[in-house]
Order: sequence, then C-alpha cells, then structure tokens
Amino acid sequence: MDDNWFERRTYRSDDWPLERLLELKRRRGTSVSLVIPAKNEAETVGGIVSRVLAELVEKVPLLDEVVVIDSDSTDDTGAVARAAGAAVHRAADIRPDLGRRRGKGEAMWKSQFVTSGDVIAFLDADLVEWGTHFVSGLLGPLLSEPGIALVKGFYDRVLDTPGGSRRSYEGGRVTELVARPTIALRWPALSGVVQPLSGEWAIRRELFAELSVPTGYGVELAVLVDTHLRCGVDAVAQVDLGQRAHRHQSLRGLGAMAAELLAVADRRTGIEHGTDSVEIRQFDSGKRRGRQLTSEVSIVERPPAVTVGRMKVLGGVG
Ligand SMILES: O=c1ccn([C@@H]2O[C@H](COP(=O)(O)OP(=O)(O)O[C@H]3O[C@H](CO)[C@@H](O)[C@H](O)[C@H]3O)[C@@H](O)[C@H]2O)c(=O)[nH]1
Ligand SMILES: O=C(O)[C@H](O)COP(=O)(O)O
Repeated sequence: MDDNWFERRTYRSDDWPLERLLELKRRRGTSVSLVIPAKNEAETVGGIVSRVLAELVEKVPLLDEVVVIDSDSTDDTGAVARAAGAAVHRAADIRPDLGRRRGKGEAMWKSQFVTSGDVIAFLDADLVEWGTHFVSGLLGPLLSEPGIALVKGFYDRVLDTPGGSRRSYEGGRVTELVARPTIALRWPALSGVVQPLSGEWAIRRELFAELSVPTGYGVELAVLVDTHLRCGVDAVAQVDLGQRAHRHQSLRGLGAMAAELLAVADRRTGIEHGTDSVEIRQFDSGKRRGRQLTSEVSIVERPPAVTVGRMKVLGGVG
C-alpha cells in the first residue's frame, strides 16, 4: 500500500480561492465543461444548474459550459434544466449511430461528444446538501499540477432515515460494503481514496477519451481503477468538499449497483462474464416474504471515445 499517496494527493477545496483558479485557468489556457447526468431529477436539477451558473459562470468565468445530459427521464428534467440555463441534450440523441444504452455511465460517455472543455467535471443532479465548491474545488489540482489527471471529491455522507427524523454519517453503503473492500483486495494503492464512488469528479478529456466506460453505475470505479493502472496512482488526487446529502436509493437498488461494481472489478482482473447483463434475484419481505424479484443488470462497457470516430453529433429532433 502506498501510504504516502494520501499525504501527497489530498487537498481541501479552499486550498484554491476562486481568483487563484481563474488565474491558473487563464495562464494555462484550460477550458472546463461541467456535465450533470440526470435521470428524473426535475425536483433538484433546476436549483443546481442555476446556482452553478450564478456563481461559477456569471460571477466568475470559471466554467466554459454547463451541460445537462438527460438520461431517459420520464419527468420534466430536461425542460427544468433548460429553463434554468443549462445546455441540455438527451443521451439517446447524441451520436445515434453508436446506439442507445441506458444508465449514468452512458450519459457521461456520450457527454464527450457534445462538450469541448479540456477538463470535464461531473456533478450529480440529486444533491440536496452541497455547494458550488463541489465543482470549483475539483479543479485546483488539475489546473496546477500537470501530472494529475483525475480528481475525486470526498465528503461526509449523510444518511437520512425514512421519515427524516434521524440523520447519521453512515451513508455510502455500497462504498463501504463493496467498493472499499474490493479496492483493498485488488488495488490497495487506491485504498486512501476516501470516496471512490463519489459522483463529483473531474478528469482531463484526453484521458477520459482513452477509457472504456461502463454504461451504468460502474463508471466511477472503472475510471478510478483504469486511471491508476494506466497513469499510476499519483495521477489521482482527492479534494475534501465537506458534507453531502443526496436522495437515497432503495437497498435493492443498491444491490444491483453493487453487482455492476463487481462486474467492473472482475473484468479488470481477467474475469469475463461473456454477457451484456446478469440477472439478479432478490426477495420481497413482509406479507410478500420470499416472493422473487428479478432484475436484469447491464454490465456493458462503451469503448474508449477515441476509437469511435467523428460522426454527426446530434440526432433526433432536439
Ligand atoms: O440511469 C441513470 C441513473 C442515474 N443518473 C444520474 O446519476 C446521478 C447519480 O445517480 P444516483 O442514482 O443518485 O446514484 P447514487 O445512489 O447516489 O450512487 C452513488 O454511487 C454511484 C456508483 O458509483 C455513482 O455513480 C453516483 O454518482 C453516486 O452518487 C444522478 O444525477 C442521477 O440522476 C443518470 O443520469 N442515469
Ligand atoms: O456511494 C454509495 O455507496 C451509494 O451512493 C449509496 O449511498 P447511500 O448509502 O448514502 O444511499
């Protein structure tokens, strides 16, 4: 284990005041795209977009574009995000020649074809406790250290219990039960990463374009591990962003997410499942105890964007 990685590569968001970030961005001529993947986030996405635009585009010109990728939403996510001022693309309409897949990773992979920043920063659309330093804080290491290619955010993870009467900092259940043990066993050099699954991270475009990208929730683990394997652990840095609260998925939903992460880990240790999806069997409780609940979990990965050529970027009517 590389214990010193934590010392060398851990920062705080206030290590770089906004004026310093702007100066670094100007001096290096680095452009930055913010991408927000969103599926059925009409309740939160508008507030997130407008706050980011007000503080990181209008007040200080840190971001060159703010793009929401609408990931097959069935609510008003796209309209709300557009009304708040974001550029909005439906994932399914981007590079239709490459086919359509579902999932968060798909939205992020497709974002490469409709953005132009040298650095791409990602922010989840379901945040309820957060600040715009979640975006600016990620940029300091990338703008100041040419050797750093991927920056992960970390924070205390609030876990709200149903009813909202009690809160703890035991959120991040898949992180603690699957991602961290997997990393400890297979890639211990990464064990100093506080939130390996954080949805808030930034990457150099040229690296992201070289990586294979799982279409679902495996994207974070895959990008972290692949950056380490390809560029070395010092290409990864992390930034303390304080505290974060988001909308929680059901426990069974997290079970499916866990399977996606295990598939990512298997593939990177030479285990191929030879299939695009796996069936997960889960079981109901209470009056329906023992009733089988089956779902298909996609474990497909998209190839590196650099390998798929340049075609018409947008299809559809939008
Ligand atoms: O098909 C999908 C599913 C989700 N999302 C968006 O992705 C973000 C995160 O999704 P969410 O379902 O809230 O994930 P979490 O349960 O919060 O999962 C955590 O762990 C995942 C696995 O590493 C990461 O992908 C997430 O960013 C991280 O927040 C949100 O903006 C979603 O709207 C999509 O764009 N498409
Ligand atoms: O990162 C995780 O482990 C998942 O997002 C689950 O988080 P939660 O336990 O806070 O819902």
